[in-house]
Amino acid sequence: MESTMKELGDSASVLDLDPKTAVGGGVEDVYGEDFATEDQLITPWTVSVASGYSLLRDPRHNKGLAFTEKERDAHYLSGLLPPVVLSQQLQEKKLMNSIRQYQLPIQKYMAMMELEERNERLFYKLLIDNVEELLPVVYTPTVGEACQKYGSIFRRPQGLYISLKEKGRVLDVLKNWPERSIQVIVVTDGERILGLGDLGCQGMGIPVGKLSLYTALGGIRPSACLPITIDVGTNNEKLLNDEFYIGLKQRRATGQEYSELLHEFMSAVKQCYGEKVLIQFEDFANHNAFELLAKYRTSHLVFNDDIQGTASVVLAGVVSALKILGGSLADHKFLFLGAGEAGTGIAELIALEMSKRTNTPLEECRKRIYLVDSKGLIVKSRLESLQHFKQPWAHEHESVKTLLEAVNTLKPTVLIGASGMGKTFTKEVIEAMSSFNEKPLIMALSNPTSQAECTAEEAYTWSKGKAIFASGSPFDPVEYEGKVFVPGQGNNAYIFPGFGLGVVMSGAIRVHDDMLLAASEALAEQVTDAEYEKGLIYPPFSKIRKISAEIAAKVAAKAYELGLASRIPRPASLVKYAESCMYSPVYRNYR
Ligand SMILES: O=C([O-])CC(=O)C(=O)O
Ligand SMILES: [Mg+2]
Repeated sequence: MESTMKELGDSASVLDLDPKTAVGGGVEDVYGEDFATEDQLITPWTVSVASGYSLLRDPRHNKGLAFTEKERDAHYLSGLLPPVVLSQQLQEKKLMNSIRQYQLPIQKYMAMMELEERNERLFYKLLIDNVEELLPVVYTPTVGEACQKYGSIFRRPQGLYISLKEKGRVLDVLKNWPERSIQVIVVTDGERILGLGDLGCQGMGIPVGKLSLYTALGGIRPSACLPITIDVGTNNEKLLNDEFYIGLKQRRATGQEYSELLHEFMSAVKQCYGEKVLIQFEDFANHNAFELLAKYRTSHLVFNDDIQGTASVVLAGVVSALKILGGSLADHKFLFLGAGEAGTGIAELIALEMSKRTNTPLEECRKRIYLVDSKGLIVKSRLESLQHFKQPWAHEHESVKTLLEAVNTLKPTVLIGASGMGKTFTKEVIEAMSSFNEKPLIMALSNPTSQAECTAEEAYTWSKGKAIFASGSPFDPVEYEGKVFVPGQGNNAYIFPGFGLGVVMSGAIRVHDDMLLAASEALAEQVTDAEYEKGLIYPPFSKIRKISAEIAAKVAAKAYELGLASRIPRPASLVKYAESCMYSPVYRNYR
């Protein structure tokens, strides 16, 4: 009896131990190995030095023809490579030449993915040095096509798949990932991939693409990034009937089954990687996105890119456009097409900024902002039937059925498209906007290009060159009546990499809305007078590493101010600190 009591006592004290404090020595017991009893299973990791053939096959360390003579001798590479030694610059030039030969964007995408699998540093060197050219290849819009075809172009796993089959053992699945010090996770359930809809498990292209931008644009180490796709099935009939579909062939789980898997995932992430891993939700459908963010924002370090990242980048564009449009934020009237994650997220952040700037209650500021959804203008009389995230936008107004009617009755100065539906800013809509505005601000944010509310050419032509235009997917400059117009790209890629860097480098434990406002402000400040002269409201992506450092510094400063930062002491210069934290793709020398 006594011995049973003693055993119970002992095991209770073992369970009380904080798994993060190492049992015998200072190093975090991330995998709970020190804890394992005979019934608890552990992963038998080994670490070894790569050399010879295996070194060439290890994308993190492979340098291809750039291995020096000395390195070739020391690492058993002699004879495994042809005699020539190339510099990284020359390798870059060679690869850019070969990528430019491909006609189709998807071929360029595949060439880039192959490079990443072969030589990670060279992949990032290309992406960083040629960001304006390669962003549309590894990211929007091509990544959308890649997701649609992911089943047939899938080669090697680039992230973790957590499906309903893994329910009850998600923690074990996380432990299969080879890296331990994860700082950023991007996770999707594939239900609303860009404006393309439900692509199920093939949504994996999105977390992979977003995280390559975290590294290239925000300087987070590749080994600290983890792409995850949660597979709860798909309602996409085409995929369900596709023999090459890579995901679970069943309809989407919903309700309790869904939320239990998500909850197990959220808890496992914390258990595996601690409090300070940033979890970015990406391309979830509206009904889950708002709920997940609300549920986990007080217990986890979470950020929804489609709600919060998009909001921050669009607010930056609007604030920066004020320099061209004139007036203050509160002098403008906003009309949205689309009242989902992006639409309501942007509307709320604009209202919040307006409220702070004018010291006016938030509810008052919301009245300057109107939203149209598939059923028409969101008005009080529809309140009962509205989803909760639309309700704050139900203003007193007679019912209005179409966007064109709403434009004509409300006479907004700013028109924002976040509907996921292409071709919805028609000629009549743009002409109406241009009839009562000197310079209408028109943002066609839906992605990819096929889903844009209008093209750059349409915006400039139909407005007779009056529009200030930005879009979510990139468009080439447009010549109209002898003048060249350069459209801006209001894509969340401006914000999330720098935002994430700021969060990670300050050791922030929660995301606060004021940090989003800080990111917006930092981005808007980066537009130069020369760029305004050209009608630009965003700085060029070629400056993105500097922009990300500025954003990171402002976000971190806000985290310190709010008492949310855990990296103590606060670095004296946050910009310098951000720059010093950023991953560089230059090859390292091997001993
Ligand atoms: O991925 C992009 O280009 C922007 C984004 O988050 C979306 O459209 O869902
Ligand atoms: Mg997205």
